[in-house]
Amino acid sequence: MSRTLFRTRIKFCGMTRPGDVRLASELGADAVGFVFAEGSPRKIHPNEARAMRNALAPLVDAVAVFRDNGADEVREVVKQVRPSLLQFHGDEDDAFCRGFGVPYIKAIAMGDALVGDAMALQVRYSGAAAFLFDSHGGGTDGGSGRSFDWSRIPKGLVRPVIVAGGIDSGNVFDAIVRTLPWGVDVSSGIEASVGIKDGDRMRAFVEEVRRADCHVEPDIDIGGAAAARANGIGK
Ligand SMILES: O=C(O)c1ccccc1N[C@@H]1O[C@H](COP(=O)(O)O)[C@@H](O)[C@H]1O
Repeated sequence: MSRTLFRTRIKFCGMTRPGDVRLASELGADAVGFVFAEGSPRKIHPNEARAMRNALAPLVDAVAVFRDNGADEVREVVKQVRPSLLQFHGDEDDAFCRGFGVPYIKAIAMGDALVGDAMALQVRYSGAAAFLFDSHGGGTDGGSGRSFDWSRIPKGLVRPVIVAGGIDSGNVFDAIVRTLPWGVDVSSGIEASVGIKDGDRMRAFVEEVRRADCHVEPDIDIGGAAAARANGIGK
């Protein structure tokens, strides 16, 4: 499939330092994520997130990431940080996710045996702005650095698909050419240590995404007779 004029969106998640946020913006990330999920080693206070949000360049989204946080906590983050998107990784239902007046991304746990098909997901989360497929199982955190079998992503989703989980500069090219997602999301794969982003890894990641966007899958050579059939010749 030709990828001409297509640009895979990039989200760098789990930001804990304003300098990393600035560099992410300069390298061309489309979004950065701030984690508020209980138990995550990347969890930050809304005050810290607000400071980093202020370091964000224009035209870069701020995403607030939750996993089964209470409504009051989500409201407090929305008030203080003014994220442009919310990302929910837990058992939150559609009514909860859409209750804050901010578009939301629903993370789907690909570690769970039953994920559901495209139709089931779109009915269950009818208000979702996008679906993010991550390797975690229900009840466990994202940000694990583990990947999953990308062929399990349900086909036929109308909403944008974001691929996450164990992606880094070494496999993001394959992730993109195999799944043709709207975007990719990475946390561990651009870190020097947990929560501390690494400039070289961020840069290498962006370069690989750009390489994938320029990649044109060669047409499959189906041979003379088959090609003639496909073109409607020689019937
Ligand atoms: O990053 C975290 O600590 C985190 C905690 C709780 C929920 C989600 C979290 N991050 C998200 O996890 C995925 C994949 O991360 P990784 O690249 O495998 O480390 C990504 O969507 C982050 O947004």
